[in-house]
Amino acid sequence: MVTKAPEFQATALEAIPKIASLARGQFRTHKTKNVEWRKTQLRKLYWALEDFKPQLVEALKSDLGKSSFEALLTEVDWVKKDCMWMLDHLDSFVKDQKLGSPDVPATYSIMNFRVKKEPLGTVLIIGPYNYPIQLLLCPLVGAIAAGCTAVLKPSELTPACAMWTKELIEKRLDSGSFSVVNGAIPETNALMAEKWDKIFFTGSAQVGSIIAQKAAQTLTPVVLELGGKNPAFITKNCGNLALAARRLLWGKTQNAGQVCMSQNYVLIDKDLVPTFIEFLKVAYKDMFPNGAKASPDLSRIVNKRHFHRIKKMLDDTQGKIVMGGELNESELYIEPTAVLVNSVNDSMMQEESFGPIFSIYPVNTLDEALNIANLIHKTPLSLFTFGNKAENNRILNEMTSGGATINDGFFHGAVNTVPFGGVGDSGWGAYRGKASFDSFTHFRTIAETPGWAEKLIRVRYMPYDFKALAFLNRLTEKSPNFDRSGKVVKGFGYWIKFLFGLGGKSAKGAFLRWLVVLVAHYMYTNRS
Ligand SMILES: NC(=O)C1=CN([C@@H]2O[C@H](COP(=O)(O)OP(=O)(O)OC[C@H]3O[C@@H](n4cnc5c(N)ncnc54)[C@H](O)[C@@H]3O)[C@@H](O)[C@H]2O)C=CC1
Ligand SMILES: CC1=C(/C=C/C(C)=C/C=C/C(C)=C/C=C/C=C(C)/C=C/C=C(C)/C=C/C=C(\C)C(=O)O)C(C)(C)CCC1
Repeated sequence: MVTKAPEFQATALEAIPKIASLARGQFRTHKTKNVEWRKTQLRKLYWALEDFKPQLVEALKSDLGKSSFEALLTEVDWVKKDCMWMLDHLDSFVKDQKLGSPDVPATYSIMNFRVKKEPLGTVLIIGPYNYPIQLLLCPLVGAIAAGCTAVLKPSELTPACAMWTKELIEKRLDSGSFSVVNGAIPETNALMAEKWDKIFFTGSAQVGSIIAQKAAQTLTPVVLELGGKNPAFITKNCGNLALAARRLLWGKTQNAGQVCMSQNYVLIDKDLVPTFIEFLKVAYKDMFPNGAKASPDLSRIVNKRHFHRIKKMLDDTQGKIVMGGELNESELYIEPTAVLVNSVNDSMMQEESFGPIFSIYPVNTLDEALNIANLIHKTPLSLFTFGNKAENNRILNEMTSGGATINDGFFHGAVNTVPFGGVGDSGWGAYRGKASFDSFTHFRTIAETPGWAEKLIRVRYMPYDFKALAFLNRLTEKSPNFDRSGKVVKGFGYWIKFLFGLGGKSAKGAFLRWLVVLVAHYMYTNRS
C-alpha cells in the first residue's frame, strides 16, 4: 500500500528568509566546490527518486490523473536518468578550460589563459504544474552539478507532488543546502524578496514577466522557460500524411496536451484537410480503442480553472469540431479535440492551448502559412514541419522558435540530454544535458602573467612609447583581406596560397590535391 501524500501545507512566511539565508550560508562554507560532494548529492537524489517512486507515481495520479507509464517515463525515471548522465560527465564539465588559439593570440600564450567553472551561488528554482517532478528537479540536477545550493518552489496546483518533493529533498539531500518552500503567490513573493544568484523559472509568460521585473531590481540573472503558441506546418509534399496526423496527435495526448512545447495549431495545405482529418480519426481510434475517456493512459486537466480556460477556447471558437469535443467537468476530462478554423482571430488560434485541443487552419501556400505563423507568435517555443527537404529548410529559415522537430511532434524536447529552451518571449536561456551545468555556472576567465615576462610586456606602462606600440601592432595586427565596401580582396597573399595550395581552400584540401598530383606523377613515371 502506498502512503498517501501529506496534506498540503504552505511554508510559514516568516520561515522563508531563514531558509534562504541558510542556503546562502551553506554555500559560503565552500563545501559545494568539492566535486565529490556534488556527486554524493546527485547519487542521493537518484536513490531518493527510486525510493519515493511509488509515492510520486501515486501523487502524479492524484494531482493530474497521470498514468504510471508517463509518471515513470517523463518524470521519475527521466530525472533519475538526468542524475546518471550528469554523474558520468561531471568530471569533464568541471575541468578548467585551457584557452589557446584561436581565443588567445600566440603573442599572449605565455599568460596561461583559462576558464574556471565556478558555481553561481544560491539559486531559486520555481516550477510549474504540468510536469511537477521533472520541471523542478532537472534544473536542480544542473544546480547541484554546478556546485550551487538551492531553494525549490513547486507549483501549489500539484499539492501531492509538492509535499513529496519537500520530503524527499529535505530528508535525503544535504540539510539546509537544498530546501523546498511550498505555497502560492505570497510564498513566491517572500522568496522573491530574498537575494539570489540566479532564478530559474518555468511557467507562464505572464508570471515570467513578473519574476523578471522583480529580479531586475536586484540585477539577478534569470532563466525563463515559458509557453508559446506553437505552429505545425503540413505541405502538399509531406509524404506521409497519416504519420503526420498520428505524430501530431501524440503531442496533444501525452499529459493531456499540457505540454508547453506541443502544437497549438496546424497550418495545412487546404487540399489535404479532409484526408488529414480522416487520418487523425484513425490515429485516435488506434490510441483509444475504447474512447479516450475510458483510457487509463490519458491524464486529466489539473484543476477547474484550467478546465474552464480550455473550455472557453472551445466555447468561443467560430470553427467546427472535427474530432473529439467531449468534456466532463466533474472528472476534469477533456477529449483530444481538433477544430477546423478559418480566421487567425479565432480563440483557437489566439490563445495558448496547453491542453488536448488544437486547431487546423487551411492555407493556399507556404507563404501564407509563414505569414500567419509569424503574425500569431513570432517566437514560439517550438515548431513542427512536415514537408519536403526544401520546404522544411525554408520554414526553419524563415521562422524562429525555441526548438523544432522535422516530421514529428515535440521530439526535440523528448530527449533529456540536448539543450532545451525558448527564444524571445517563449524563454531566456536553456538547460538539459551540459546546458544544465552551464546554466548554473559562472565561466570565469583567469590570466596568469609570469614575472619573467615583464620586459616583454612593458609597452603598456606610462610614459607611452609609440615606437613600442608600432612594434606590438606589427606582431599582433592582421591586415584585412576586404575593402571598404565589404568585398574580399584577393591580394598577393591569396594568389600565393592559391598557387601553392593548388586551389584547395584549406590546408587539408591543399594536402589532398598535392597527394593526388604526386601519386599521378609517380604512376606516370613508373608506368611499364
Ligand atoms: N518552457 C517550458 O519548459 C514550460 C513552460 N510552461 C508554461 O507554464 C504555463 C503553465 O504552468 P503554470 O504552473 O500554470 O504556470 P504559472 O506561471 O501560473 O506558475 C508557475 C509558478 O509560478 C508561481 N506563480 C504563479 N503566479 C505567481 C505570481 N503572480 N507571482 C509569483 N509567482 C507566481 C506558481 O506558484 C508556480 O510555482 C503555461 O503557460 C506553459 O506554457 C509549462 C511547462 C514547461
Ligand atoms: C529499442 C531499440 C531501438 C531503439 C528504439 C527507440 C529509438 C525508441 C524510441 C522511443 C521513443 C520515441 C520514446 C518516446 C519518449 C517520449 C518522451 C520521453 C517524452 C518526454 C516528454 C517530456 C519530457 C515533456 C516535457 C515537457 C515540457 C518541457 C513542457 O511542458 O514544456 C533500436 C535502436 C532501433 C535498436 C533495437 C532496440
